[in-house]
Amino acid sequence: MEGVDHLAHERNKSEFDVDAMKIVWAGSPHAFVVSDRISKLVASDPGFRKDNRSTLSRKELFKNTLRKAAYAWKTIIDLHLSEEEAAKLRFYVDEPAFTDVHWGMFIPAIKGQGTEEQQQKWLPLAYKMQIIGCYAQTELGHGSNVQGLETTATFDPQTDEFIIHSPTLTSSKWWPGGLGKVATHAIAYALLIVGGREQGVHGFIVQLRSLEDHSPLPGMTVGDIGMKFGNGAYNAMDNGVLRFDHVRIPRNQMLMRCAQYTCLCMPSDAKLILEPCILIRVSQVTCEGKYKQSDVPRQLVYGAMLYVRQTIVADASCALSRAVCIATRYSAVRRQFGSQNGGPETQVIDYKTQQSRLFPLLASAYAFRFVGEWLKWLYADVTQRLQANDFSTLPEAHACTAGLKSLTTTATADGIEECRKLCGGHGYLCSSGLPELFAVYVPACTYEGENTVLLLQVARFLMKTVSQLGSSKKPVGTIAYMTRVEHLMQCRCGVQRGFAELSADLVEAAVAHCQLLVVSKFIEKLQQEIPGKGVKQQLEVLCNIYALFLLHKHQGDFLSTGCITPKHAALANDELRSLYSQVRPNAIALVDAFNYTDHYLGSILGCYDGNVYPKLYEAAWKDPLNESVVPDGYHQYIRPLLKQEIRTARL
Ligand SMILES: CCCCCCCCCCCCCCCCCCCC(=O)SCCNC(=O)CCNC(=O)[C@H](O)C(C)(C)COP(=O)(O)OP(=O)(O)OC[C@H]1O[C@@H](n2cnc3c(N)ncnc32)[C@H](O)[C@@H]1OP(=O)(O)O
Ligand SMILES: Cc1cc2nc3c(=O)[nH]c(=O)nc-3n(C[C@H](O)[C@H](O)[C@H](O)COP(=O)(O)OP(=O)(O)OC[C@H]3O[C@@H](n4cnc5c(N)ncnc54)[C@H](O)[C@@H]3O)c2cc1C
Repeated sequence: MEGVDHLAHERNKSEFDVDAMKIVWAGSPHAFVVSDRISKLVASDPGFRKDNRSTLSRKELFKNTLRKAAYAWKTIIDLHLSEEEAAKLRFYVDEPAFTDVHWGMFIPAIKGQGTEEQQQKWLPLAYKMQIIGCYAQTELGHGSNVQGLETTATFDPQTDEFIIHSPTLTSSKWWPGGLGKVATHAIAYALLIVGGREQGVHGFIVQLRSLEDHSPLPGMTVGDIGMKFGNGAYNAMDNGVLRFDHVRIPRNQMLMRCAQYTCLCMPSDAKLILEPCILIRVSQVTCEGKYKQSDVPRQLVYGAMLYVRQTIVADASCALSRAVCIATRYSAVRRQFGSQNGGPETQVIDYKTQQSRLFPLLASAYAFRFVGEWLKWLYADVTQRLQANDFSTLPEAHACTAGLKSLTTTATADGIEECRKLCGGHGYLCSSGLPELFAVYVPACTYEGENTVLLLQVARFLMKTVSQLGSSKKPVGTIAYMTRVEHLMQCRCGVQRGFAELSADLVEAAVAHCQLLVVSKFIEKLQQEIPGKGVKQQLEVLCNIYALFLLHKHQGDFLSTGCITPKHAALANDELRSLYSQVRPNAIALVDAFNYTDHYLGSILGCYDGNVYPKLYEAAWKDPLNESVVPDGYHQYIRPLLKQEIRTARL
């Protein structure tokens, strides 16, 4: 029944002001208005259609993505969209593309690491997309270990050039998005060699392809690395391989600014602010072949990663909320068992088991939203401090971005898969939207820092802090709590022993620290004024679910360390069940508050009106396999089988 809202009875049950919650979710009234307008603009434009994506071959998918990227760019220009609106457009178009890395990594790297002259030369070209950039750091042999990169950049004082070279097979650049077929330029990371001495890994702007006919420039062997997991939309991305054969670039194409902190922040009113970069100190190679070392921490060279990790945390709540929206709506539509006197069967959302799997994910989506907001603030704060040559909070900012990137992406990837299972068999259909969402999302656990490797960074930071407890250096900010933990105060002498040996346990400690951050930022959010009838109460319920679910899941740790008693554990579990009952009437409204269009959700199971079955039925007939009643191959393979002619058939 077209036009009927099958979830209306659910919406009528809700006990809070959904429109006010939409504003909390968006971050501000302004952010909501922009997001709402752009999402509808994309949804209503057939140029951004995506429902046919799963049936396209890789080549068709790739070309279709090129078309969409060009069309999106035309839309941005024709409608004079602001940067904030353009970023929203990209979000709602919902197609991984070379443009993500161009805007998300290539431009920030030049803004952060480039000198004034380099920025003046390259940024206008990049902003107008007259050049298209990628971020070529990872190699076939090394990704996590950035210091282990093998590509070399050897300075030649005779010609005032660098010679970029891939000395081994394993030094081939491998993975950069956009590199395979599209990018004209790369920020390539290479080991700098000046006067025969190695000077660490630096970034270089390298032109890859002709701006006339797109052919690779001399000395470049470049191509795509092949199909990726899931046969889905991420295959629209041309992750590439690149080998340099003594490629020469001018000296002024080494990124010579040591720090790469770009103040690109989205404050709570979600106005995208692109501030000028912060000039910290330049590390240079002079024309005489002298390397001038910067006197600021060398870690600043990792600044672009700090920035992108923070954006990935903000993005996790989007992906998780999308999956949760689909699973929640479908759980309210789906009925199994429990019919009384011929009445309707039970909605699966009413089963306590379904609630205990679904509602913690709903709570996580909100929790990640708020911790993402806070992380943006933290990033802006560390950026300001660096501007004033205050490096004191850099280790904390690194630990927070690395740890929260790891925690939120792992939980989101696992959560999307759980949502697929919560939708039973139909969740496995591409038309549920969940398989593709998972396939596109799951590499976030690996790129921009493999999640375990990042947790080891957090563990290292925590151990350093513990070893300093009791000294005059008091932990502040997110680690201030450590002085209140008696056990830590006592064990501080022993922490330097066997980091590698204890690393598996230390990674668990790092996760616990990050969970504490998520919970405490949710609580801080609730201490703010939150307008709208019943909105704050709903968020309190979700916050309690998030915290108590963690306590329940890890009750073994809490019990074995004496933090809680078995009675506490039982009480927490009782309370959790009661909280699920409180969420139940509000569940549909809580996912409506994400304000996702059916176009963005891309899911028959999650459609707003809940009219699932006719849509599933209709979609099945659109599958290319149903174009003919008798399939291709019948005469060749099926008929001979049926007629027992298989031994004589030409297979
Ligand atoms: C018109 C407008 C349109 C707008 C459209 C907008 C679209 C935008 C879309 C945006 C989307 C963004 C796109 C995302 C797509 C992502 C694609 C993926 C890209 C990539 O994957 S790029 C490659 C990323 N690679 C990595 O992350 C590598 C991971 N490895 C490392 O980070 C380091 O090597 C590692 C593991 C930290 C080890 O470093 P290393 O120095 O070798 O070893 P140490 O452990 O000794 O560390 C030394 C010291 O440094 C500290 N440290 C390390 N990292 C940092 C850091 N980042 N910041 C600060 N400090 C750091 C570390 O703690 C140590 O400190 P000590 O004090 O203990 O010495
Ligand atoms: C879809 C996608 C897009 C990407 N885009 C880009 C891009 O645009 N540009 C770019 O430069 N790169 C890109 N990458 C590469 C990405 O950044 C790397 O794959 C990532 O940093 C992980 O590095 P790795 O592959 O070397 O993993 P590895 O480090 O080899 O990890 C393998 C295993 O070893 C473990 N391990 C590694 N080191 C340690 C350690 N010290 N202690 C304990 N365990 C360890 C890890 O936990 C993991 O389980 C992309 C990758 C993907 C999947």
